[in-house]
Amino acid sequence: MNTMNPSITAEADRQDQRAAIPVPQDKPEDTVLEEGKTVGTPFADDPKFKLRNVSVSYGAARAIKNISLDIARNEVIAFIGPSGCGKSTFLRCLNRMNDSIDICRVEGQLMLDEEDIYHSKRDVVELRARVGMVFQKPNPFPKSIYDNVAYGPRIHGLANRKTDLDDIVENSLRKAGLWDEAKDRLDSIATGMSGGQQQRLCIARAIAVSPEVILMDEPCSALDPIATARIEELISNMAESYTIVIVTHSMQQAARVAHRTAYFHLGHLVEVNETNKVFTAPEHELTESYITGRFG
Ligand SMILES: Nc1ncnc2c1ncn2[C@@H]1O[C@H](COP(=O)(O)OP(=O)(O)OP(=O)(O)O)[C@@H](O)[C@H]1O
Repeated sequence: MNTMNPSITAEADRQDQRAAIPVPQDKPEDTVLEEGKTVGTPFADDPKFKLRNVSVSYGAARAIKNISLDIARNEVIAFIGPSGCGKSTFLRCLNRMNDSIDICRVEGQLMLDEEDIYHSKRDVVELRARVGMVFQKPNPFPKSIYDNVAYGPRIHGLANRKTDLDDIVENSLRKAGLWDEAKDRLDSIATGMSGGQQQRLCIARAIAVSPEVILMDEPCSALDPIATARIEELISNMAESYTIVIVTHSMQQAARVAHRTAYFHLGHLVEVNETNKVFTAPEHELTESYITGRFG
């Protein structure tokens, strides 16, 4: 006869059952992340961007949680991480593309060449000429190839004579690796080009106003592998003249083009390191889980 107190045996049973349920290991949501704590090398000497304690909210929801990061001059830095971790939100802070979203609130210090990006007197049009952007989907204007590239220089008054404008258009198309394909059809409608050509045209359009920085939000996600390879080659060449920040879902792409890679997770900046280190010897367990495909 079992003389043990029934409530004790019931509790023991419950404990046995709990012991039998496998406890998930490496479940990323269970990892406690400390706000503002980033491992690796998030800071640089003489940075182009100095970003400190940046938080971004959409209404009550915080999308970026107290991130501090430097972006060095003429570096290519890749932002990677699972969908919804805040990569695009953080990228868009760098030229105030979030301004048009009413519920979006940006806090912290964001400096470009030691000037406050969010200063109330900041000229946002001038900021976006200095910090250009290339989007996921090529978005040329429904105008000629020439007028797409000439658009920015015209509104910023960068060319007084037609020959000056012609030079800017040619140089920008050359830098974007599109001159040979476009030179005999400059008056043709830009939307008639292939997707890869359209994206290089968007890069030429950004280059035409002499930016210092180019932000790229998944610039190859709508392109085939050959068009992607051309954009990646372009990014590597452009790093001599520009600072480039690229959001990408492709770890191979980050590995191919970026000097440093920043890993985002649930609005936190978990790790920033030399790209090679991120992909071969990540410091943080979450980075390792992501790059080994355990989630994402
Ligand atoms: N305009 C918006 N209004 C409200 N919430 C938004 C808005 N844009 C983004 N968010 C939210 O902010 C969080 C971060 O989104 P964000 O697009 O920056 O992430 P992401 O890492 O770039 O994602 P993905 O890789 O899927 O593009 C998500 O929870 C998203 O739903």
